[in-house]
Amino acid sequence: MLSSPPAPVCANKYTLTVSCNDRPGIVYEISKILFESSCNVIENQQFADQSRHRFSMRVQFESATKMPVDEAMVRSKLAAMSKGTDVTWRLRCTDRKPRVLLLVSKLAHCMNDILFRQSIGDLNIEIPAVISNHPDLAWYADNYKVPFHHIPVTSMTKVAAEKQMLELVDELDIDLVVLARYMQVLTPEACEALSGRAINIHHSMLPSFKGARPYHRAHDRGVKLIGATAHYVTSDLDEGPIIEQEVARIDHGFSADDVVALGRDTECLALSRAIRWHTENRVLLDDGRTVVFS
Ligand SMILES: Nc1nc2c(c(=O)[nH]1)N[C@@H](CN(C=O)c1ccc(C(=O)N[C@@H](CCC(=O)O)C(=O)O)cc1)CN2
Repeated sequence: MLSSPPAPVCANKYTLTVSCNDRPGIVYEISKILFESSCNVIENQQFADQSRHRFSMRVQFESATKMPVDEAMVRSKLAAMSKGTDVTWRLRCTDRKPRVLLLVSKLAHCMNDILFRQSIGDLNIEIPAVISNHPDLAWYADNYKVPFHHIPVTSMTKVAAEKQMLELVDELDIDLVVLARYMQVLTPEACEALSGRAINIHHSMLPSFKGARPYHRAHDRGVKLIGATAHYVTSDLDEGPIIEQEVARIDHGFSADDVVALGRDTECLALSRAIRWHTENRVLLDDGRTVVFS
């Protein structure tokens, strides 16, 4: 009988994220497990939300000896500690670069910014593919030698188009889907399949100016600050948990086009930071909100 290949040894570092109801001793219990497993903590951040009595923690650690971390031992000790409790934890080896799929439509600025940041190593990710419901941006993907998939979407083909996208997510072993100004609303089924691993950039400071043409509506309203919001995608349009926001000041002298132009910069900054923090396991989702250990 073919036995499954041995799990690859994690030569690098691990990140452990923990969420639970707040109580004394959680930090001690986690540190004890890592110490007893011959691990050395490199970075540790925790937050106790006293209003909601919730605790969140992110620990980055490596082996304290020349031997690799005994991942199985760490996992069994964490499982024993959390058994019968409300503690949820995720342990991830950081050897493997997170694989990010970009979804785009006709606006190139966010896609181009992410492709550039990946090409210079500013984002420690891989981008195996770009999907678009229009052919227009193929040039940008070709420029970075990233495969471009044109999957048109109409009301009749939406389900089939999404099925094709989700098949690519599995085939390409995608960790994160980024909607980089992708102008199609994902169905609840797609949102469920991508829960916690799909990030959208909305071109306003949510919750203000949800929906279409936010910059023009903000300009008409005479706001003095505009911005963008990177959030996890849920079936509630523009309502997903917020990961990062960026703002910029405007004044009466800005035309609507000036606002759109300045807005592009805020979108690229908010989205690239959200991608960095998510792919470095720095974002903990907790009851519709995020704790970000940036
Ligand atoms: N399930 C979700 N899907 C998407 C979200 C989301 O929050 N949840 N965000 C959007 C991005 N977006 C705003 O940020 C947005 C994009 C498109 C539309 C929209 O009404 N699209 C029309 C089609 C428009 C067209 O073909 O150009 C539609 O889908 O019928 C609203 C908001 C990405 N997806």
